[in-house]
Amino acid sequence: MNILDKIVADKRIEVTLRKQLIPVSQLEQSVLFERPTISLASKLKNSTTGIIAEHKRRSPSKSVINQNLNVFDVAKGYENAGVCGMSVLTDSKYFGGSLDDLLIARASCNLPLLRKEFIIDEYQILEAKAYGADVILLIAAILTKEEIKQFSEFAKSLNLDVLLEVHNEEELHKSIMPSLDMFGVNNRNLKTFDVSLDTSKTLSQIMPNEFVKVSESGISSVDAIKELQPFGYKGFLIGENFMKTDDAGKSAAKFIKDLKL
Ligand SMILES: O=C(O)c1ccccc1NCC(=O)[C@H](O)[C@H](O)COP(=O)(O)O
Repeated sequence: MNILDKIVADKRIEVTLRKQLIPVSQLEQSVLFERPTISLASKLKNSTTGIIAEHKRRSPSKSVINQNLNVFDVAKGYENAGVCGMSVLTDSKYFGGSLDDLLIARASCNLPLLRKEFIIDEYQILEAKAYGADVILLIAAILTKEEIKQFSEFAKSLNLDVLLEVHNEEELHKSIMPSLDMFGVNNRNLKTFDVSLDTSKTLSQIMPNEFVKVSESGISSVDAIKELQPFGYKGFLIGENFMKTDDAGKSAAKFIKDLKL
């Protein structure tokens, strides 16, 4: 079984339990449910830097990245650094995150927030909205075309932006539909964990221009961004490079300053 299959198998059990603990009616009563959302896609379109900075404690590829930072400071730091949006990993077992992280990030900044999760059920989209997200991630590798359509249309009905993630051409072809805002190309091969910016470069050629293009994973230098921009990328999702430092916000601020030079 590969890592994505394992994560999804665990996620199905987790979501079944969560649904029993917190019914949909309770999620819909969250004060955040009525909050006007902020569009990450619009911010990226109008930005020259396009950084989406992630809160990531650990991962299957690196195990521990940093357990010492607190999400409140990280969110404030990213906002002060001038990032376009923040990604918050909410999976607990593999990434050490939680929905409380999302809630704390929401309370501490006004950035568009991406719920970074393995979404396999509409219930998780309602959770995203109830805990203050503006954007959801859908991963083509774990969803059918029908599920991508159903979940993206449901997210749009809640005024959430949709970032659809692909790893290869086949996933890209099956996913093209009007209910998406952004296409993300993940540079990390989830079987070997190798990262290569060539994945973003190759897939950019066949990606329709009406979607905002985001390059994800393995970005650790300003040069990498300068290399990807000519391929039409407007967004760059960066986790480990900031989170491995003592001050993720400060690290993001220096990165953005260098990028603007
Ligand atoms: O990061 C992993 O090891 C990983 C493994 C399996 C599924 C997903 C994984 N990462 C999720 C992400 O998309 C990244 O956290 C995100 O793109 C940031 O990547 P990085 O800048 O390399 O931390």
